[in-house]
Amino acid sequence: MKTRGQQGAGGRGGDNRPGRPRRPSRDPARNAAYDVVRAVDERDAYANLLLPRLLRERGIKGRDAALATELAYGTLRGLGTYDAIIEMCSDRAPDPDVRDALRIGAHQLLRMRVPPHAAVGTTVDLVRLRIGQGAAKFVNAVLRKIGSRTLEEWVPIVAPDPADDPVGHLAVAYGHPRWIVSAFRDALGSGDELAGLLDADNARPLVTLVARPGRSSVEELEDAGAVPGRYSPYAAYLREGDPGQIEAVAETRAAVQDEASQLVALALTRVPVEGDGEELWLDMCAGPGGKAGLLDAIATYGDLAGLSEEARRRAAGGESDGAGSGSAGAVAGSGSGGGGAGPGSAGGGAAAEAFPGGARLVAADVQPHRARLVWETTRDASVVTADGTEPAWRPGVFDRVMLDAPCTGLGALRRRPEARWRRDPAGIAELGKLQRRLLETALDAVRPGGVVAYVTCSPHLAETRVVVGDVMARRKDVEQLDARDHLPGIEGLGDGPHAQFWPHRHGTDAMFLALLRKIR
Ligand SMILES: C[S@@+](CC[C@H](N)C(=O)[O-])C[C@H]1O[C@@H](n2cnc3c(N)ncnc32)[C@H](O)[C@@H]1O
Repeated sequence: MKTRGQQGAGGRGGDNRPGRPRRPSRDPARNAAYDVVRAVDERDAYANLLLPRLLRERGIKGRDAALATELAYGTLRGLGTYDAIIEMCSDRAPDPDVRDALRIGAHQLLRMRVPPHAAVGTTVDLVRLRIGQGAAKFVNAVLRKIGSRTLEEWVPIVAPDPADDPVGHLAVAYGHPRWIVSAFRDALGSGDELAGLLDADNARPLVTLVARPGRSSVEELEDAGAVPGRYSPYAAYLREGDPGQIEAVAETRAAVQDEASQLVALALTRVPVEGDGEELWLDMCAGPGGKAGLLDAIATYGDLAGLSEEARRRAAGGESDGAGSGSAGAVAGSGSGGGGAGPGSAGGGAAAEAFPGGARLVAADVQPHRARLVWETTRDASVVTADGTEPAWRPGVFDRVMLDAPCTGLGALRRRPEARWRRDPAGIAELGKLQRRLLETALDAVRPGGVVAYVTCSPHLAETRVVVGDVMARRKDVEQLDARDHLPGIEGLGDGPHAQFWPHRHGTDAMFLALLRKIR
């Protein structure tokens, strides 16, 4: 097997001869970040899975862990911008391992407050250690050129003129593939907010937790250092620390869940459906179980934050048929205040539509390992491995159906730093066919008077409005509700009847919701 030194990429005068032990690293954060960026580039690794593992294995903590995270994730987000600048400053195309080091150096020079001599010096040291002396000289020269200008000065040099090509300009300036910038512009309806959206995509998202009602409470999460969320009565933001260390999270009574993801699930439970008695709900694409975890808790204990004091007391006193109404009593009140959700909270005050508990959730996923994750995170749901396009259930039996459809995930680019460079627009047509089929079977699964939530974590029109419009055009048994009516107090969701969340407006993922009622 060839060593790196023999391969040429790092062998330009390198000293990594076979058999010679590698010198110990003195910069664990930068080495970890480099390993992540390399692994993503070389073997399509997932940064958000690999980095935490490396930090754990290498005992990297505190400020070093924060630095490694910023270096790895920030570099991966900004690849498009950095590559354009690196190309401008290099007299030859760098080998991939050298290019990855240059990208990390460029990120420190252009987007972090690392002093230029430290950004260049530490990157050159890393290259000398990991690749070789020749590569280190090359990197030194290129980074010095990059550091001679600020990002604001580089953008007009490397990006197309905004007057001729506004989308191309923003793509380079904000490090997004052009097709994604176009898709966002189409979904926003104009280019006015585009820069703000792309900028929000480049920022590290807050860790948002959900206190699953009846199982945990926002107060419990506050005691663990979180602060109440802005919109969801069950949300709390964790500004620092490892969510996995919070007892309620470790016990799956609470979980990490984006606030919009909570709100679309909550909205489905708040649409009035006709008829009394025990309800049966379906989460058709449930894995890994974020929405199923919340739906399961609400189905069992009720939407405690939205219920009046009296209704909560009734649920706690066992008047509801809910499987968990007795246990709800143990925590009723704790989940009750809606966690002090701020003004505009979708759960603020008692909602006439708030679900009182006593339903049962069936949660399905086509992939067995993802169905298993759902089983691990829910308590009372029936979990099945099933293909939603070939239903394992009888038609017309469910009162509420959540279809959180497989999609491109363009609405969650903040969370998966490299994802934007991996997505392929060619896949959208295939996904669209699956989304339409799943929406058809979701509508078949719901009973007349019942409701389906069609949700995507993507604002791409071909996955959102176009899918809903096509399916609606084929069916006479469905009416579309105004989803915004079930998200009270939240501005900026669009002109309806769909609701579209946005990172730059709401601080959430760009989640899409359509609510469809079966009318006969
Ligand atoms: C967007 S994810 C769902 C996320 C989940 N609702 C949550 O909140 O954690 C889409 C899921 O659909 C599943 N899926 C894809 N095709 C499916 C099908 N034909 N039937 C059922 N599930 C499917 C995928 O395995 C994936 O877990």
